[in-house]
Amino acid sequence: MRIVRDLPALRAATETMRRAGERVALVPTMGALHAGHLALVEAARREADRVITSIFVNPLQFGPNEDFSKYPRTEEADLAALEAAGCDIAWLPTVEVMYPPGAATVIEVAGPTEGFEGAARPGHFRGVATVCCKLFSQTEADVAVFGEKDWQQLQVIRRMVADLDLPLDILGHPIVRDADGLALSSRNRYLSPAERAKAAMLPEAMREAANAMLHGAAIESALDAARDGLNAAGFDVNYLALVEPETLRPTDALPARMIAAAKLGPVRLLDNMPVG
Ligand SMILES: Nc1ncnc2c1ncn2[C@@H]1O[C@H](COP(=O)(O)OP(=O)(O)OP(=O)(O)O)[C@@H](O)[C@H]1O
Ligand SMILES: CC(C)(CO)[C@@H](O)C(=O)[O-]
Ligand code: BAL
Repeated sequence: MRIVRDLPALRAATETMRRAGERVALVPTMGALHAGHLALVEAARREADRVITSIFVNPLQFGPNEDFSKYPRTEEADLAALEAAGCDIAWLPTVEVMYPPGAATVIEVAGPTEGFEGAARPGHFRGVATVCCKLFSQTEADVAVFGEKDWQQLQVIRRMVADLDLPLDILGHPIVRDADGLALSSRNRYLSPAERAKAAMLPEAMREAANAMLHGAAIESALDAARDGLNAAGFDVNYLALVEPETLRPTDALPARMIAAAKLGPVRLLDNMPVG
C-alpha cells in the first residue's frame, strides 16, 4: 500500500492506474477506522481494481463548538488496518494540501441538506460536499463508497453528484452493527461502559417503532413512544423522524426511512433503518 500525502504524488499514482485501464474506487473517511470502514474498503475491492482510502479530518465540516481538535486520530493503526484490508493507496492530505491559502470555493447543496443533521450542525454539509467534491476530483475515482450510517450525508452526496454531473458512481453500504445492534462509530469510544451498555436502546426503540407502524400504529404515536422511552432512559433525542429516503422530506407514507440522532453522555449517536 502506498501512503500519499501530496497532490502531485497522488496524481502520479492514479495516472498509472488509469493508463493500465483500471477501475478505481474511493472510500472517504476521517480515520479512527473500525469494522464499518473496513467493510466499505472490502465493498470497494469487489467494485474496482484499485482502492484509494482517504483519511482527512475535515475542519470545514465541524462547527466552532464541535470536536475537530478532539476527533480521534489513530493514524498508525489505521494504516495497518488498511494494508491488511487490501487498500492500494492511503490518501492523507494535510489541511494545507486540501485548503491552500486563498481557497474560496465551497459547494452548497439545498434539498436533502435541510433539517436533521443540517439543522443541528449549520454548515456541516457545506463542508462535507466541498471536501467530497475535491476528493472525487483529486482521485478521479470511478466509484465512491459511503456508509448508510450517515444516511442524510449519502443522499446529499448523491444529489451533488447528479446536479454537478460528476463522472462517478456512488455506492451505499449497509450499516455495520455491534452484536447488540449499536451502529459502529468512531465516536462510540467516548461512551462510558454504562453508556455503552445502554446505547443499543436507540436501534431497539427504532425497530419497535418500525414494527408498530408496520402493524398499523399511527406514525406519530409510534415515533412519540420511541422518543419518550429514550428520553426517559437518559438519552437526549435530537430527532426521530420518518422521511422520504432520498429527499429527507418528512412523510407518513410507507415505505420510508426512519432516521434518528440522540445524545447519550458525550456522544451524539446516529441511526436509521428502512420502514416497509
Ligand atoms: N457502522 C458503520 N457502518 C457502515 N458505514 C459506516 C459505519 N460507520 C461509519 N461508516 C461510514 O464510513 C465513512 C466514514 O465515516 P467516518 O469516518 O465519519 O466514521 P464514523 O465512525 O461515522 O465516525 P463518526 O464518529 O464521525 O460518526 C462514512 O461513509 C460513514 O457513513
Ligand atoms: C465523508 C467524509 C469523509 C467527508 O469528510 C465524512 O463526512 C465522514 O467520515 O462521513
Ligand atoms: N460521519 C460524519 C462525519 C462527522 O461527524 O463530521
